[in-house]
Amino acid sequence: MATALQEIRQAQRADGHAAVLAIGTANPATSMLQDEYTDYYFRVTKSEHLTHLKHKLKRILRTPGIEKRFMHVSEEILDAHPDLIDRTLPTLDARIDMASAAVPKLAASAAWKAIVEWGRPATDITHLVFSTYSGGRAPSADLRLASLLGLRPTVCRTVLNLNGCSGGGRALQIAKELAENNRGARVLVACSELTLIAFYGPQDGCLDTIVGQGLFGDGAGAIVVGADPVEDERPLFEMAFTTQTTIPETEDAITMQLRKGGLDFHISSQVPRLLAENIERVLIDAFEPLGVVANGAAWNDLFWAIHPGGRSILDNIEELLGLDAEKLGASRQVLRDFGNMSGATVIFVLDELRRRRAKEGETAAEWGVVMAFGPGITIETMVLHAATNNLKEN
Ligand SMILES: CC(C)(COP(=O)(O)OP(=O)(O)OC[C@H]1O[C@@H](n2cnc3c(N)ncnc32)[C@H](O)[C@@H]1OP(=O)(O)O)[C@@H](O)C(=O)NCCC(=O)NCCSC(=O)CC(=O)O
Repeated sequence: MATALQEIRQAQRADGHAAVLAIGTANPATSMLQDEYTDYYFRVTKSEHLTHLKHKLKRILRTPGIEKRFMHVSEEILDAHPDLIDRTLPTLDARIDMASAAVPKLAASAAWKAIVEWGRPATDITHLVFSTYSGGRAPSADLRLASLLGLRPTVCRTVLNLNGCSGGGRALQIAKELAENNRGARVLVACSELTLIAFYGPQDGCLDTIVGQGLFGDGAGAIVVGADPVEDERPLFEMAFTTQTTIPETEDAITMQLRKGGLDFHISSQVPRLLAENIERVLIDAFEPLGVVANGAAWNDLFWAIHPGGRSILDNIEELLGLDAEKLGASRQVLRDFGNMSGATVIFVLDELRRRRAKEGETAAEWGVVMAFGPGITIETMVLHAATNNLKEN
């Protein structure tokens, strides 16, 4: 009897590690250059009189790091919903109504790209892991996404809500577990983040709004994950090991809360320092059990997909670990071209990374790491092994 159970268990599980099989990304149609954003933001929110806040946003935007961001909230939307500008007005219903339509639509654009690259029918997807901070309704945007993609009615859905910028990292970790524990499973990870849930005009005493206006953009990313690739599937990165670490006593450092006026968030100015103080320990804990990287001397031997939460986060990590300038190149490029798109950002970084690796060819690093940071402060870490396949141009 015990043997039979053991055999069933073995037959149910995959033989190999889960792998990233395809990646897709998408953004809203409207983009904004950082140089032009301050004037635009203060004009459309009718806040020109708040000159000290305008100067503050200008100072933040002057920092090299982000050049362009994509946004769902347009002048037309603000003309139709002027209440969105005032955080004290009860606009949550209107925001959730808009997000319920737009979040799955953007996710579907990214997911279609991933599915087309994967090369199999959408109905072969067995599991969906969906992450967003821009929702507030059940059934959630994942069900709408499943319907837009024509996924099978037996697809197993999991929703991560308000995981913030670590949502993409967590979703990938869940996908790995699902793929390795269910033989033949093909997991679609989708993260779709729209700032419309938290878009406000500037207000005295709300510096978070100004910092957020300087950093955050809209985007969606999707990844197909599966183990034991079959013919025509082309693994990009094998998922070797994962950890989640919460930095003690940092519950108040990054927070989000739905209120009648939308999503209120707080980002402590201590976040870059707190991450820098903890990151090396987390990396050692992730790599040492594998025997891949014995000590910090080898950090430059890895490829890196770090969530670019802000330029100073990347600068601190680069300096602390003594990384060569190009090591965080994919993270910096995504930050430059799209800003911080919360949970979706690491998917954009992986997409950029695979393009860069294709150019590097045989010299590209074999082992690498994905790190995403969110409320907690939570650090999601995944050790990756490059499939030889990802050295080919797509
Ligand atoms: C915002 C920055 C790009 C600005 O960089 P600068 O080089 O211009 O210089 P700086 O750091 O001195 O900041 C410029 C001005 O902004 C202020 N400032 C900076 N960070 C702030 C914060 N979190 N809250 C309030 N004010 C802040 C500074 O005090 C300063 O004010 P003054 O000019 O008056 O002196 C950088 O500080 C940065 O990258 N910070 C990290 C952002 C971050 O934590 N991202 C994680 C987001 S959360 C995330 O990714 C996960 C999630 O959401 O779940």
